[in-house]
Amino acid sequence: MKEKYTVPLILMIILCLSSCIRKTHGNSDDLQNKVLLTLIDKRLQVAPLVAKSKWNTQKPIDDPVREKIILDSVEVKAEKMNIDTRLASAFFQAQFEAGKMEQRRLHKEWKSQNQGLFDPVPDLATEVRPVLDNLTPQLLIELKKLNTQSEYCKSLGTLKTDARKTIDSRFSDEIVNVAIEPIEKYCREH
Ligand SMILES: C=C(O[C@@H]1C=C(C(=O)O)C=C[C@H]1O)C(=O)O
Repeated sequence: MKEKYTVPLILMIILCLSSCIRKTHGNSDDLQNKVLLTLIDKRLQVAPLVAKSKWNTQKPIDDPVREKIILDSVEVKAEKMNIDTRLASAFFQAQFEAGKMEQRRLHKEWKSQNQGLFDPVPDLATEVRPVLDNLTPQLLIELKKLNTQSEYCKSLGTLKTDARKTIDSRFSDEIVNVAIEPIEKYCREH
């Protein structure tokens, strides 16, 4: 290779590499909340299945008994894990509400379309709820990382946009805001 090309070539390689490094860093800086938001999304993804199951069985969307069972166990686990129990409780209540908002939206849509029974639909108790229950300990692990010094609270400024990037666009902004509100509140107040 001619010598006159060596310096520009090396410069180009350095420029490319530095741009790649900046890109990788940029992405991780943008999405400090990625794990928590991905878990919130995974939980929301279960809502249509719950809605279908309840549509078929004509069960009410709200199940306060089930919610209390989850909240009681979350509080016990949070205490053992040294997580602020008020944060854990508010966070899970918000996830219930966000999921129910999607269920209500779907039931309204199906009603207007005269939707018949869905076939096949997974069983709520034995197939759908276990998926939600599996996510609970994973969400608690992420909540444990939430403190004023955490990357989560540091990226509070981009939480909403990060949430919109990570959580499926089928879920409305209103639903996303409900789901992330306890995190915003906790970081703002601590
Ligand atoms: C998901 C369900 O619907 C609602 C939402 C819940 C949740 O998000 O965990 C729990 C109970 C219900 O109020 C369900 O009944 O399992």
